[in-house]
Amino acid sequence: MSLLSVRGLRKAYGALKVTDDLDLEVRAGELHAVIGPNGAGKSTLIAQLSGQVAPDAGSIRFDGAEMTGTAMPARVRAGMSRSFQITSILPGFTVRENVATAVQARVGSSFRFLAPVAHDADLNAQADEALARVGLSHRAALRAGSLSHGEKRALELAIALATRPRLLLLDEPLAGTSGAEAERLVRVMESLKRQVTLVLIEHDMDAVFALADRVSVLVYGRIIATGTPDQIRADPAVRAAYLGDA
Ligand SMILES: Nc1ncnc2c1ncn2[C@@H]1O[C@H](COP(=O)(O)OP(=O)(O)OP(=O)(O)O)[C@@H](O)[C@H]1O
Repeated sequence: MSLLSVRGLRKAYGALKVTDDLDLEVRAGELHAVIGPNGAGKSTLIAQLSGQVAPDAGSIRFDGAEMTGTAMPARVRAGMSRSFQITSILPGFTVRENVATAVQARVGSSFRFLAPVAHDADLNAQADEALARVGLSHRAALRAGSLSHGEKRALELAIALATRPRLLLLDEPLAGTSGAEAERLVRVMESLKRQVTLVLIEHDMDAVFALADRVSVLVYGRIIATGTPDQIRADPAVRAAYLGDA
């Protein structure tokens, strides 16, 4: 059963069809990677799924509910959350404050009924739970600016997890990392599998093929193939359009 169902999604910038009649089914519990060449429209897809960019046409259904016209906070409350880039981290605030502030900003009004003390306690509890899931508990009280690059990427994951999503949208979580840092983040994603449904955009093919249950290949705004990593590796159209060049 699909947790996320995308049908006929379209987005153009001028004459450029960045999302061109795109269909995508993400099953509950799977890690579904979306790969494709530079400029294929992967980030624009994530932006439409998360509610930052409005599609021109098509539908996005989450757990059976129509999300297409809803704004980002409503999607977060429904259980859809995306990771943001390091630029959204506040370097002068602690790691825990970064997570708590982001939860407050994203979930918004649903916390307003709580008394201030309960509010703070609940936000901090949510922040600490998320930091534990990405292995950053020991950094909670440090300023975010003092974290290594890989730790900042883990903090982005914690921020997205802190809203307790059922579907987590990850846009290049390994970007700028390598070696032990990248391996650590792959292990974090591995540990999230089955707990949360994941849509992963990632250029690191070793990580994608190690982590994904299924892979969709996006080329010129369209999904040209969806399958298991083995099916995708063996698909002649995929090899011709993309993997053969990689
Ligand atoms: N706001 C915008 N206005 C105009 N063109 C845009 C806009 N956003 C994206 N594009 C264009 O849409 C195309 C797809 O961009 P997108 O960032 O979604 O691709 P991508 O697959 O994520 O690429 P990469 O792998 O390089 O990150 C690119 O040609 C890009 O220049």
